[in-house]
Amino acid sequence: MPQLKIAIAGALGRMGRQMAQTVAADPRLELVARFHRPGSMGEGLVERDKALALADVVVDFTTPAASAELATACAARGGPALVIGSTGFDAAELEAIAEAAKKIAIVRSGSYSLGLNMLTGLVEQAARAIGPDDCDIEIFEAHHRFKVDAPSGTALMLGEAAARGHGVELDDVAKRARDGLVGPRNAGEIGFAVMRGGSIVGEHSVSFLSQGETLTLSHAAGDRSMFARGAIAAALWVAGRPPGEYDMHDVLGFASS
Ligand SMILES: NC(=O)C1=CN([C@@H]2O[C@H](COP(=O)(O)OP(=O)(O)OC[C@H]3O[C@@H](n4cnc5c(N)ncnc54)[C@H](OP(=O)(O)O)[C@@H]3O)[C@@H](O)[C@H]2O)C=CC1
Ligand SMILES: O=C(O)C1=N[C@H](C(=O)O)C[C@H](O)C1
Repeated sequence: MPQLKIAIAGALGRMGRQMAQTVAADPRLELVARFHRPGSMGEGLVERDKALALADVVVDFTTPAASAELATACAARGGPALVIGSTGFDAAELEAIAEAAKKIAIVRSGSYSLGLNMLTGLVEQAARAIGPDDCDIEIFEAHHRFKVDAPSGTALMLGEAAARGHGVELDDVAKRARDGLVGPRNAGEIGFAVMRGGSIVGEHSVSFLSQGETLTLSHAAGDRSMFARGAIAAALWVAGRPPGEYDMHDVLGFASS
């Protein structure tokens, strides 16, 4: 079986370096190119457009703006397929990716962890079973001091899963910050709390608080290699797929919930 040709965007970042190590150790894959910002050369880097010409799939952990631009560039040339791990997108950037996904296959997920994607299913199930009456949902996330977006992409995925379980839109019920004289909690609210510091790779929990009891479902990432392995699973899955925007539930074959 021929090796899948992988290019890595954001090659000098934390995840870019982790991806290079994990791809190089995987006999199913050939690391054909690594690229960084335009004009950023050295350390074996090539320009982006050269990388796009060499690869079957680009794996991208960069920034929302860079990922949206990369998706548009890949779509304009009819490929390669894309695995996007960046988080913190605004509506216009998500729209650009959706537009690109009309021309190429794109997997995008706020978390490439297998365990975390299982957790979203459990959260949706718990929210549905407990129901919105007498059930306050609070999501907590903690990350390293360098993380720039909040709440994390994963926390938002968990919020969406909880909202689906309650049959509501997350945007209608999310409380993304509290400060000052905010008054009592609104019924049905899904709250987010954020901690930043040190070298925490990623910790998430979802608490269901009702009269007299609290159920908490949680996940902790031990190191970044499991995100890289999840992204590789996505790359192997997405190669040769028809255009469309996919997520890790598609890759893992979890029943759509
Ligand atoms: N979905 C998942 O499972 C995971 C997602 N993430 C997400 O991935 C993203 C990256 O995380 P992390 O590696 O920790 O962050 P880093 O800041 O370490 O890496 C991002 C890199 O992208 C580079 N970059 C910026 N613009 C461009 C561009 N136009 N072209 C190419 N490279 C560019 C940055 O360069 P410079 O240093 O010069 O600014 C930086 O080195 C974040 O959004 C994070 O939340 C992280 C882990 C897991
Ligand atoms: O920035 C990070 O580090 C991470 N970002 C992702 C997120 O925003 O959820 C995934 C993981 O938690 C690490």
